[in-house]
Amino acid sequence: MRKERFVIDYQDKVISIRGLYKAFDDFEVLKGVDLDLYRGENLVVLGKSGTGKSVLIKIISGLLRPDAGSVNVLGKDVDKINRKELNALRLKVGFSFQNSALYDSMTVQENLEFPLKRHDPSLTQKQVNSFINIVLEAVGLGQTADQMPSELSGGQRKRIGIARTLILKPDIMLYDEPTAGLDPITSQEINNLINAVQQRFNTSSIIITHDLTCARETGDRLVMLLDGQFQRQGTFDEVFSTDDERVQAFYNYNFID
Ligand SMILES: Nc1ncnc2c1ncn2[C@@H]1O[C@H](COP(=O)(O)OP(=O)(O)OP(=O)(O)O)[C@@H](O)[C@H]1O
Repeated sequence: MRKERFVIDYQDKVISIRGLYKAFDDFEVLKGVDLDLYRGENLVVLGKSGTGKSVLIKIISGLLRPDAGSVNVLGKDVDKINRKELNALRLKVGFSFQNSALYDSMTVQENLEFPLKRHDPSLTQKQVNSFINIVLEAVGLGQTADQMPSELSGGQRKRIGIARTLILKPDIMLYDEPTAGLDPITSQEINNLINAVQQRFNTSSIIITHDLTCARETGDRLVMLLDGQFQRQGTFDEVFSTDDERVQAFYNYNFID
């Protein structure tokens, strides 16, 4: 089932990257990357292991510095702003980590309270509870506030991880391998959730994935990183309608229907 196309503002870029280079010692990972993310868009980034997808989103979120090129996020050049501005920007860019990164010793409620109270200590407990209810309900886990992460399934932990990212009301969501390690049915639920978040919270998202079903179902547009640059971009069908053996190998390996 492919997603309903969502209204995207192609006049409004929330991320604009030009000529991005990044090397580690003499190993060049990104070799002149150009990328735009439009407001309201779900953009899927594909690429083999080790091609630099995580490096790219770490640069976008200011965790790594580029060697060259410009990286503009919500109107700010991430490598030119000071630490205070970077911290403010990071609050608007929600990073949903691959392993969900929940605190095992805290309940779901405490896991969600923690970033919220740190961000805004002036919130009353009533306001905190209200935000938590909204995001838990949005990820379909309204009854889990008192549970420990260890009592939840892998798919539920992913959902709570997404709720914890959403609670700070980011403009941009970065999903790193959102369906990794999940069975096909749970993966499908996460794909649906990514689309529901896009619609309900009006977020713009970058979704890094090897899972072509996830790519097809969540992506309004896809880009594929090959040899340090985005060499394919378009809809799912456009990206894969090529004789390029590297692209075909990626497709065949996934065995999608
Ligand atoms: N801090 C670092 N120091 C040195 N090398 C690094 C660092 N971060 C990433 N690399 C290297 O950069 C390359 C790209 O890594 P990256 O994690 O972005 O790959 P990826 O495309 O996200 O792969 P995967 O799909 O396996 O997560 C790898 O060869 C990695 O070893």
